[in-house]
Amino acid sequence: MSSLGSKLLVNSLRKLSYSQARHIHRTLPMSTKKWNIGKINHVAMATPDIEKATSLFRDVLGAKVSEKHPQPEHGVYTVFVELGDTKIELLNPLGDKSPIQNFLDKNKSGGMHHICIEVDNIEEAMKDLKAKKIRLLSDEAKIGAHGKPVVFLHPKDCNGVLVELEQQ
Ligand SMILES: C[C@@H](C(=O)O)C(=O)SCCNC(=O)CCNC(=O)[C@H](O)C(C)(C)COP(=O)(O)OP(=O)(O)OC[C@H]1O[C@@H](n2cnc3c(N)ncnc32)[C@H](O)[C@@H]1OP(=O)(O)O
Ligand SMILES: [Co+2]
Repeated sequence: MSSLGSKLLVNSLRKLSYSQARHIHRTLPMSTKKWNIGKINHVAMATPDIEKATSLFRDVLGAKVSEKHPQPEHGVYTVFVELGDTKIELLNPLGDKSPIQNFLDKNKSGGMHHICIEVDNIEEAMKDLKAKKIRLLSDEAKIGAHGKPVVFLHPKDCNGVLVELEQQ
């Protein structure tokens, strides 16, 4: 900011001393940050045969896997593969309006479908990203596979990768 701009801002904080106003001006961007991005929670793979995909991770690669769970709110079945402090989510369509059906029609053997990143305040993240013209794929967060709110970001706004945010 130019020195004139700084002076105008500082003048607008009339009730404060000059040095107090300058301090607030400098620290403002830090104190207004309302959400933070965290670690990768899971990487998801869409698969046409979830039993076969589960068997690969459990029987061939020796990983611990969950049961298959229906997620009717999301139009998918999920199996989670436990990998230390992260996970792979295996997805298979549930119902005739599954959001992964087009993807599987285009990728017959399945493929990497999305990454899920943890955030500490999903409501603030959604407001902020909307204002920054990142398309959210639902107006409100839904409860995800871990019982926590999740929202998806359009792959065309995220370097071609579908991104899920999960509240921690
Ligand atoms: C249980 C929960 C949890 O973990 O808690 C979950 O994960 S549920 C996981 C399942 N739920 C979701 O995925 C919900 C969010 N997803 C959606 O709303 C949808 O899948 C969309 C991402 C909007 C895609 O929808 P749809 O395939 O019908 O549209 P479309 O074929 O017109 O695709 C639009 C463009 O995006 C591309 N596209 C589609 N899916 C993509 C993906 N997974 N990764 C990267 N690009 C993708 C298409 O190739 C196309 O690009 P071109 O135009 O260049 O060809
Ligand atoms: Co997911």
